[in-house]
Amino acid sequence: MTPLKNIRNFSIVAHIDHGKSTLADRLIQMTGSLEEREMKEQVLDAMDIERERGITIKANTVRLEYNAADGEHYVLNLIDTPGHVDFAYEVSRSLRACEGSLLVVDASQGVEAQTLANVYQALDADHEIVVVLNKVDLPAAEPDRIREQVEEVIGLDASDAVLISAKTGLGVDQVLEAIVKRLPPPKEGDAQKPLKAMLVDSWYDAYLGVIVLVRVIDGVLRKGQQIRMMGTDARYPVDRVGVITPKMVITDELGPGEIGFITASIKEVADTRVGDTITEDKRPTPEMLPGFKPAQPVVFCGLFPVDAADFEALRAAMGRLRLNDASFSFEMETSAALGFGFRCGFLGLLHLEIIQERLEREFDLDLIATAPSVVYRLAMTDGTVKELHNPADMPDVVKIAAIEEPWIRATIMTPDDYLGAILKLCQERRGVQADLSYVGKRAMATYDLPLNEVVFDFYDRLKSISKGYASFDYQLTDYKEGDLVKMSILVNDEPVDALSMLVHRQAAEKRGRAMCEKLKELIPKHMFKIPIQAAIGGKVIARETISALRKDVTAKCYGGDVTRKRKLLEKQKEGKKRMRQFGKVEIPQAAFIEALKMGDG
Ligand SMILES: Nc1nc2c(ncn2[C@@H]2O[C@H](COP(=O)(O)OP(=O)(O)OP(=O)(O)O)[C@@H](O)[C@H]2O)c(=O)[nH]1
Repeated sequence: MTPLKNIRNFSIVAHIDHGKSTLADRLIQMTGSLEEREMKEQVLDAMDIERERGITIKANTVRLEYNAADGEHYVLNLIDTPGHVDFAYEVSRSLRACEGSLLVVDASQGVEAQTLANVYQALDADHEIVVVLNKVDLPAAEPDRIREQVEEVIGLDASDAVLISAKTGLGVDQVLEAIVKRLPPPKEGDAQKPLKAMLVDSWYDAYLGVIVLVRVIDGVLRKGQQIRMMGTDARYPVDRVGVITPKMVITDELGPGEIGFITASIKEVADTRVGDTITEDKRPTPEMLPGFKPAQPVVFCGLFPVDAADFEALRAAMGRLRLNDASFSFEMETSAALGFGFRCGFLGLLHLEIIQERLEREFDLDLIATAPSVVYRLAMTDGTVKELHNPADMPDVVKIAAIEEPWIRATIMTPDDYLGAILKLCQERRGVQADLSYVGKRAMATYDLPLNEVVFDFYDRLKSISKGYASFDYQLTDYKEGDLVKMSILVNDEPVDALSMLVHRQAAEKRGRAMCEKLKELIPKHMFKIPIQAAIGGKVIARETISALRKDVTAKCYGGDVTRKRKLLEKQKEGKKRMRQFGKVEIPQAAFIEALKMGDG
């Protein structure tokens, strides 16, 4: 067991692309030679490429062995935090497993929206912070200016910031010294007390099952112990205890202050909750760690296979993804327009995009996603409160007293040139400005926005308006009552459930009109006239008509050329596969996809 004073547990916080992974790799590389000499324990069976990849994706958490300039030997545990805003809750949990952070800022870019969001979380977790200015090898690097910026904007003392190039390795040795000298060891920890450990992370491994990353606070974790997860009240015998170096190495035990992994025949990641307290079943700790709550999905959408025959494959693929991501949820849904599919819940928009992309790329599925919807709270006239995940399930309006929607606080940083257009975008999306200031040459706008307005391509629009230079971060704040209505789309007088959505009353007409216009372009002509309408309740607010097709496609073949006629019919049939029969109307898949990408610009 390593004495507390020789342990440092830390994480790296940074804006995306500022060099977090490159620095982590350097730290592993620079301390690696030592690890091979000193680690006598048994390394788990040879890993195949997939497993190695799985580990680097999920657990950039690693134990480094370091001989410092003061002659002492230290164990440094680097805990990875998910880099994305959607995973803010998980970030805050993993930060609580350590005492300090390296704040990495790109010396050519400066402070960005996620730099701020992440460093505030680290400060919330009472972290000591070492400022690291990276990429000083770049000609555009301005470490002095960025140092001042960090002091001004974040209020951290950056006079002793470490200047490095994670790419060339320059200055990285100073980072190791700073970790040992400037970050504190774990505060508490008593090996004699009952076991108290925090569940930091978990992931599924095809060979070992669920692997749980833990931070021991008190007591000792050993193989063979019967442990209890206090949040879920589940009990498991511990099969293996070990550390990640980044190979998985079996050890005898984990003592106070240490970070490592256990396996315990846990079947699903869903059985483990990040932030839960792990204790010994026969001698439990009286104190559970504070603030345990499972991450709640905030954005929902329907995912449907383009080819109905892929339904089972989609179910299996989602099951596989869920093994490793308990925050992603799905249940079966049927839509008159899209057939069988799933209603899925996500932590945020990017989480949705990641999952959709993985399903399409890794599992080779073609999917249609319905309009993303946030979770609305419906105050019913009978006094009950209902959650609404799918606009198609909206109860009769006369039974609803009020609709509440979630709001976010967004921080946007942008070069001055794009500020005007960005403010206009926020304004159009019902944003309320909370603050506007400058960080060097960059403007920082803080807005309160309804999440409902952000799920419709806000991020894409922000990126395109600012040519990719704006950065964005948000957190959920609270629910507020909104003047919201359900807008239905009717094609040939039949409502198309997959296209219905909740919108703000004032935006309804504009959205409805845009949607009808788009569908008019996208739905091919039929033998009859097709009205397309947007309606609120029984009231039509927008309307377009697709005129009737006059000629039969085969008419021009004059009955003579049989092969040509057959070819045409075959072509038509092929086209049909990508259509959905809707009443008497066939709607092509592309129409759904395009209509749902409802830009208003
Ligand atoms: N010139 C230079 N490039 C660097 C340096 N450190 C990182 N980079 C480059 O910057 C890019 C982003 O680095 P990453 O380490 O992937 O950044 P990250 O913060 O981990 O980004 P995500 O993993 O996407 O969150 C890569 O192309 C790196 O090669 C550096 O010191 N100098």
